[in-house]
Amino acid sequence: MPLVTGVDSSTQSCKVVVRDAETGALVRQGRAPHPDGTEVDPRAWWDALLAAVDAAGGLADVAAVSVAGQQHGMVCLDEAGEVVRPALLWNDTRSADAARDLVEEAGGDGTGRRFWAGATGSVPVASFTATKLRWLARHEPANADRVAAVCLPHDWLTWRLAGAPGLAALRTDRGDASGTGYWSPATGEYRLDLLERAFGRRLRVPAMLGPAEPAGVLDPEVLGGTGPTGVLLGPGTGDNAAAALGVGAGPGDVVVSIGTSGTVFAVADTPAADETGAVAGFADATGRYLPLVCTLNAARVLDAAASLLRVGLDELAELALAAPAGADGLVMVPYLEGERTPNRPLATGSVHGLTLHNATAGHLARAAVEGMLCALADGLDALIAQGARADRVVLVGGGARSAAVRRIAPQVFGCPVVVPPPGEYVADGAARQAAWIALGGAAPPEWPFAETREYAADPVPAVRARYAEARDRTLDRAGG
Ligand SMILES: Nc1ncnc2c1ncn2[C@@H]1O[C@H](COP(=O)(O)OP(=O)(O)O)[C@@H](O)[C@H]1O
Ligand SMILES: O=C(CO)[C@@H](O)[C@H](O)COP(=O)(O)O
Repeated sequence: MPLVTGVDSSTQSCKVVVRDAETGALVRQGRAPHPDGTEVDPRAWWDALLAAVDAAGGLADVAAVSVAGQQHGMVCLDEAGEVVRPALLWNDTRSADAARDLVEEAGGDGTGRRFWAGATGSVPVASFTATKLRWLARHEPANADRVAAVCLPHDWLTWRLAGAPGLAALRTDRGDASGTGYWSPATGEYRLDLLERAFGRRLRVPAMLGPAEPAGVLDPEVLGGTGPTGVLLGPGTGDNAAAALGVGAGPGDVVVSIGTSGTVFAVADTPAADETGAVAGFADATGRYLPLVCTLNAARVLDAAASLLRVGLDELAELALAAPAGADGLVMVPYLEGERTPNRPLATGSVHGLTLHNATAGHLARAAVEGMLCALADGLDALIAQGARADRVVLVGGGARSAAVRRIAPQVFGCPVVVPPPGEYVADGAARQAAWIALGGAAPPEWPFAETREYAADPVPAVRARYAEARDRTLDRAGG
């Protein structure tokens, strides 16, 4: 049985799974942490990838490897292929002004938003690579002058696995390219005119691969000179497109991922172009589309609430579940890292409706879970407004391990929520892509998907109504 490897190089860590290409059975896995922060030297991702591969028993016996990665991050390379400066990540908001300018330069009164949604499927916000290029050109001209090529985290890691064989060998895929701001899912073409508009000149970008087109072969030297030969490299993709492959999202499924980011997405047959900017009109990893809403504040809201209350995550969940729905009027608006949807990069979090009665740890824990979920429920509404069907929500990501999130989610989302067993669904999706590469065929292999557990509850609309009252009443970052 051929084995395949899937990698998830995500914000907080690198996760590696090795699966049987034909049956999808998990054979072994490993992980390694990433550094904190919203700007990271890509070489730290490479070191983590090597450590996670090692922890997963190496690549000596695998037929193919695919890398999925956090989207949007700006990896700039010079003519020699060296990294010019640390990558700015998807959750780095310093390019908010650049995003605003790029939209305004394309026209006022909504013209600019319409232009970008029509040209690239999305209205750029600070997360998008194009805005980071504009920031670099404005704020670090010496670094900008050195840049010869720009690529995304998963493009760079795949290229390193191939032995970094020159800039001409950089490859990407539709799923991740659709988050750059200079590639159109609707036409399948780069918009290098928009890259030039952002950066001031054109740069080399990775060549586009089809969903099952290999990016090359693993260079045996990169694993210490004793690596295997003939291991195929998949095109890889963005982490959300990989998660869609990993959970086998079908018609009527909306996937909600609660990781560092909160994402709400569905696989679609036609491209989206939401000029409000709430829904990003991404592509998926199979040749279709992936309309997606992303928030900057998800699992870390729970981390922060747990740390504030000096409890662990399991105790936080117990506290939240013991408190009443709606937390007796206590609302947390969770914009701890600023926010992307809605586009409020300078916003901060806030707590509203505090009384002597609800000033308890349990109420605050409940408000944190509900606030984080309400922001995602707003995203679900936006996705439905773009034509998605939500028969059920498939909940994944580290935050889905919280019993409180699983039980409160159906009350807030107003539809059944199914939760697959805890797992690494992004890495699994990458492994499924690698299996497609290894086995060939018109579609990824049909792996049996894990039994899901369903959580149903009566919707509690009052929770969302109260959140909607509080949502826009926040302070901006001090000094921002
Ligand atoms: N039992 C739990 N309850 C709540 N959050 C959890 C739990 N287990 C893990 N997490 C959170 O999940 C997050 C990591 O999720 P993950 O999907 O791996 O993120 P990313 O892919 O963005 O790196 C961390 O912030 C972690 O605290
Ligand atoms: O920016 C987006 C999607 O547009 C994020 O979803 C990133 O892709 C990071 O994902 P995680 O590391 O949180 O999984």
